Amino acid sequence: MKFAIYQMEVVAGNPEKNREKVQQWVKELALGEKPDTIVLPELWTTSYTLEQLQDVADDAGEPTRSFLSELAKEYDVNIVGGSVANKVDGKVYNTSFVFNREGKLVHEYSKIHLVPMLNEPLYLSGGQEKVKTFELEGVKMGVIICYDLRFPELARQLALDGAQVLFVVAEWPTPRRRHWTSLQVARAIENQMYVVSSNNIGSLNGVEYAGASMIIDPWGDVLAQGSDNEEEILTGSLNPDRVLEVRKEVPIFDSRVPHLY
Ligand SMILES: NC(=O)CCC(=O)C(=O)O
Repeated sequence: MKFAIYQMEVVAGNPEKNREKVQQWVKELALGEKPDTIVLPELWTTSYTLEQLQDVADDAGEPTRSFLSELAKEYDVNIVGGSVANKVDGKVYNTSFVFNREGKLVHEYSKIHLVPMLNEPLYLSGGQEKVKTFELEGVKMGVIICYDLRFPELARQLALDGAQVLFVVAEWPTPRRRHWTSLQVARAIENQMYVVSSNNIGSLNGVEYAGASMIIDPWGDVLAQGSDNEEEILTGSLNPDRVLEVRKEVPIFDSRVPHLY
């Protein structure tokens, strides 16, 4: 499976412009790289325009769901749709949608852990659903959103449920860039899974975003890493046999003794 990650500079508070950017990007990819799966970052329609979210958020996933579904079908590509502000019954969630090449919604997840350092709890509601895996092209995967990366039990649960790939969609600030890169490598090593991430670049209200989107293999080797401040496309591919090889070589899932901790 070939991936393409959009390390994007989001136009703050302008969903229409950001949809245009994504549409243009996918069109160009279809002519060149022809990836199987594309990955977008966190809050890619609005960025952290928290005070405007009631106005610029989606309404029960629309129009993002229809937009991504059409894009997936038109360009024959799976889409891990980053996340968007999504208003449901008056509450705004930070929600990720995943579509397969047929344009079918295969997964929906709302960010569980809200970030105090970015005032998320004042404007957003945390997802209440238990995490689940999904499948694309026969491979089990999971998606988490940015701050969720700091909670190893979330990624571990997805690994225990069979995920071989963990997507991390993010808008992670530069002052904590080392945490961002180190924790991704840690999640890959401790769960022996691929970690594939998309982070924003650019800045808003004095907060700069760190880029450094990554593709990490189940041994913890970094296969690709984005720059800190350029819009760019990262590409790489996944070999599910590599997960099995690493899990055979260092069999942590057989060695766990969970009833003692
Ligand atoms: N958008 C986020 O969730 C940022 C997370 C963050 O800043 C951190 O964990 O540090």
